[in-house]
Amino acid sequence: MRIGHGYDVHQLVAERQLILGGVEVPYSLGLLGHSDADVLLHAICDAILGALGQGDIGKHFPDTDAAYKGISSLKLLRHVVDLAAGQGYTIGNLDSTIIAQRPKLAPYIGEMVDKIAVACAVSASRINVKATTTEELGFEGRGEGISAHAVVLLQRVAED
Ligand SMILES: Nc1ccn([C@@H]2O[C@H](COP(=O)(O)O)[C@@H](O)[C@H]2O)c(=O)n1
Ligand SMILES: C[C@@]1(CO)OP(=O)(O)OP(=O)(O)OC[C@H]1O
Repeated sequence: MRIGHGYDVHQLVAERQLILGGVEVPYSLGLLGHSDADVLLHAICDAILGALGQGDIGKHFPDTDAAYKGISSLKLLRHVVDLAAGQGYTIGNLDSTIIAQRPKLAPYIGEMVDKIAVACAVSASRINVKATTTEELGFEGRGEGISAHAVVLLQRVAED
């Protein structure tokens, strides 16, 4: 088994869609980035890459490469999951937290779990997504950005 952790932050700006966990969340602001800026999926990609000892998302998908401009981060996640499968690993379980003062994310969490499970080719029972505010403290609390943490346990494909 191998464990990995990921963390990412993106700025909230006008005239961008808010995509979290592969789900378009209705909101007046969206996250700024070279890709779709899905901060949750980026943290998950980094957790998987970390568990594999394969660096980070910026190494695999440089933000200087036009191929990744506006790309759905679900595609990046599938690529990372394929990398893990190539090394004989699948997701044992994955836990994550989105830190956002607004909008209310609870209604969208189930859909995020389902999208992540499909991208990871595992049962949704192996995936957990949480959301928290910071009680209006810090950059997330002021609504300037959203951050996310993820931890993942990879297991050998044949293991229980
Ligand atoms: N953007 C968010 C943040 C939180 N939630 C849900 O509210 C619960 C309470 O949040 P606290 O920060 O006050 O602990 C949290 O457990 C989430 O279920 C949310 O839906 N969207
Ligand atoms: C995902 C990539 C690649 O398009 O771009 P961003 O959406 O800017 O995301 P970030 O978390 O800053 O880093 C990884 C990037 O290389």
